[in-house]
Amino acid sequence: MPVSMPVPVLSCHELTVQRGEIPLCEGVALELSAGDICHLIGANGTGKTTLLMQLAGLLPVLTGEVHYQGSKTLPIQPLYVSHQLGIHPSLTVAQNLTFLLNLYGITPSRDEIDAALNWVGLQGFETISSSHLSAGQTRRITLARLYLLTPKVTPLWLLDEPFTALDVDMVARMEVRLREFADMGGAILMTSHQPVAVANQVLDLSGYMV
Ligand SMILES: Nc1ncnc2c1ncn2[C@@H]1O[C@H](COP(=O)(O)OP(=O)(O)OP(=O)(O)O)[C@@H](O)[C@H]1O
Repeated sequence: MPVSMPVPVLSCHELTVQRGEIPLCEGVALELSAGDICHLIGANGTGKTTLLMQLAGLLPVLTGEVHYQGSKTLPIQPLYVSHQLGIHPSLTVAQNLTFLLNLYGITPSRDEIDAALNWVGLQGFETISSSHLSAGQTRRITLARLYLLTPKVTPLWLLDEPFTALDVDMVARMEVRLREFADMGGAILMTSHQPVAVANQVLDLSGYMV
């Protein structure tokens, strides 16, 4: 009996990266399987954020095909971490993290919140207003959810410059977590203007510019 190949988590064919009327890149091809971490690169303005937003379902795909686990519609909820962090300044650190996890159907326990905040170095900040945090600390709240999200909840992570404003130690911890998630069966497409040591694929959008 032939051995069936596993279905990719994400595959794109002949995709046009497009915002409104203007095509930015054409003919983009990408295939991500469980275990893959793809580093999306290209000069400023090439269309990296636009592509991530299209794949997250926030901008339309007008030309080309996108399949998520073999299906044309979104049977899975990708995690999209954008430049806009989605942190509400009037909520505490723990409340913001709880809200971000609720979006994925997770109601975290107190212990889980503590563990996730500990992972990003925000232990002791649970009841602090998020408006009192630095840029890097604020970004750490939004990244703390990665500690609790498994491929079973969301098998595809779309991360837009997740390392921005993070110190060297936190970037190293993040890279360990990205590899753990991929090894558990997840797939990741991420932008970064720095090298990503744990990536096993690179997609350079510059080669597809119109
Ligand atoms: N909100 C917007 N409305 C209309 N056009 C936009 C908007 N944001 C970006 N663009 C246009 O879309 C193009 C692609 O932008 P995008 O943010 O996807 O690039 P990028 O590769 O992620 O850039 P960077 O490396 O600077 O983050 C830009 O050249 C810009 O002209």
